[in-house]
Amino acid sequence: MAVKRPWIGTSWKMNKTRAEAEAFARALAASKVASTRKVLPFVIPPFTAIAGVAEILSGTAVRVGAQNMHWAEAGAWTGEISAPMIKDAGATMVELGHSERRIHFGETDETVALKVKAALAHGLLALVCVGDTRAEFEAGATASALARQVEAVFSVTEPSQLSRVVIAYEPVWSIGEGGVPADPDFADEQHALIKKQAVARYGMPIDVVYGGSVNPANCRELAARPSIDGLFIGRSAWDVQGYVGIVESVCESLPGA
Ligand SMILES: O=C(COP(=O)(O)O)[C@@H](O)CO
Repeated sequence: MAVKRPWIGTSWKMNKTRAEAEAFARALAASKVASTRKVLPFVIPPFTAIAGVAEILSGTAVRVGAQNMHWAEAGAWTGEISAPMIKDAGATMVELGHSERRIHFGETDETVALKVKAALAHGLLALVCVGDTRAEFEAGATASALARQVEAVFSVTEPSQLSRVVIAYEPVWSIGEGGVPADPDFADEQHALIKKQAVARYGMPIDVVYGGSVNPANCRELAARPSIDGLFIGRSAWDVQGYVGIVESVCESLPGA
């Protein structure tokens, strides 16, 4: 049976100048991660650094993505970036629906769905973030909150497109400074429910990665859970040694490593 290769990626959020981003990319290109066949590595720079990072990582195993996009092809959308622009810069994937965009920039399930539809129409891989707030978690409403957000994604995803959608379960209460990483078993349960939702609609599961205070101490335990298909890392992977270290640690823990 084919051994699944976990996704392991990082978004740099609003960090790194072009020079810093390209230095990270050059160091990554010189590492074993650049030629790995054990995991599916990806980095998501700020818009300003995508082209330079994508050029440096071209021909390696590392995918490059964008942190957001608009759903329109073009037009009077000041400050926005379109799918064609993202592809032109060299990205092959786009992160959508991050809780920081839902909280601070008015992103909704409806706008996320518009963006997913546009990303898939342009052949991009859509990494769609879903998560429960602390209030939903404490009320025991995690599953229903995730089901609602995932349904918005599935409502615009054709069966033939499902392989180009990856869900990132990111508890809002786990992300960033002060975030508490989810218990691996709890996260695994949520991932399994999302997979069950996909099977009910499409007859097949979907990849679901975990994000929210992933670090060198918890990466193996999280990656080892059966329904966790990878890790989506922020702070612990913002320096290249941190990112490479987590990838290598997870690789060493994979079956048959
Ligand atoms: O936000 C994310 C996780 O950030 P951490 O700093 O690891 O908590 C995820 O989307 C990767 O950016």
